Amino acid sequence: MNRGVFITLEGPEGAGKTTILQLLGAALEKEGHRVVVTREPGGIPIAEQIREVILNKENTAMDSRTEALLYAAARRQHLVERIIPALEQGMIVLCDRFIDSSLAYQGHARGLEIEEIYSINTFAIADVMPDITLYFDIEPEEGLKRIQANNHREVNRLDLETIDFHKKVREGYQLVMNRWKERFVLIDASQSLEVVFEQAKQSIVEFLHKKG
Ligand SMILES: Nc1ncnc2c1ncn2[C@@H]1O[C@H](COP(=O)(O)OP(=O)(O)OP(=O)(O)O)[C@@H](O)[C@H]1O
Ligand SMILES: Cc1cn([C@H]2C[C@H](O)[C@@H](COP(=O)(O)O)O2)c(=O)[nH]c1=O
Repeated sequence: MNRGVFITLEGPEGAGKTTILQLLGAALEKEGHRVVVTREPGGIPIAEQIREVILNKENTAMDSRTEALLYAAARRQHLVERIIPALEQGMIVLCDRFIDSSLAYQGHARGLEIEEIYSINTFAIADVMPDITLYFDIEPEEGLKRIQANNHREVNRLDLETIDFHKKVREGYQLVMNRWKERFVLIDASQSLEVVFEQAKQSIVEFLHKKG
């Protein structure tokens, strides 16, 4: 059986990744694809427990390297339990955030260096990298405004970082996109939900078509 397709969605807070992910999952299933929709950190019980520790607002003492290692540990377990088995069954995996979040947030915004974070993550993921990554670009102020307007979303420890931190996250994503150009698709997430969804879907359709 052919290996499946690993698709990740990335971007700053409030860019619309989670909303688009659900729409893409439903649209691809409707077209007959077998799809797994999942997220990081989390997606399976052990990784969801690690998520609780990382994002808990009370954990203000968390050291940046501890944070980076916890994200990598959650990623390892999620990959082994959920992503790799689905890919081996030929499924499409749609994942809300993956290694690029660690590179942008911990590598650049926390100042731990993108190459260092890539190195600890290669231990976690071995050679399993996304086939295609949709990057939803938005001004941090705009994304944070969207989150604040969403009463159903709980504010987490990372949301409470300064606006300068969130600006560095966006800058980090730009560096990461330049480094791994071949797998990135840039989408302007400030457009309407309908337009953003159509562009995201079209990118995946084109990718699947090219892959054959
Ligand atoms: N294109 C859009 N235009 C206006 N509002 C949007 C758009 N996309 C998403 N939203 C709204 O913005 C809020 C944040 O969206 P969503 O949770 O999907 O973002 P996210 O990128 O997953 O955020 P985070 O990574 O911080 O969890 C939601 O209330 C959602 O309905
Ligand atoms: C995978 C990953 C995530 N983060 C940050 C990004 C967000 O602030 C939170 C996750 O919350 P979301 O509502 O699910 O987007 O965690 C990170 O800093 N590093 C990572 O590797």
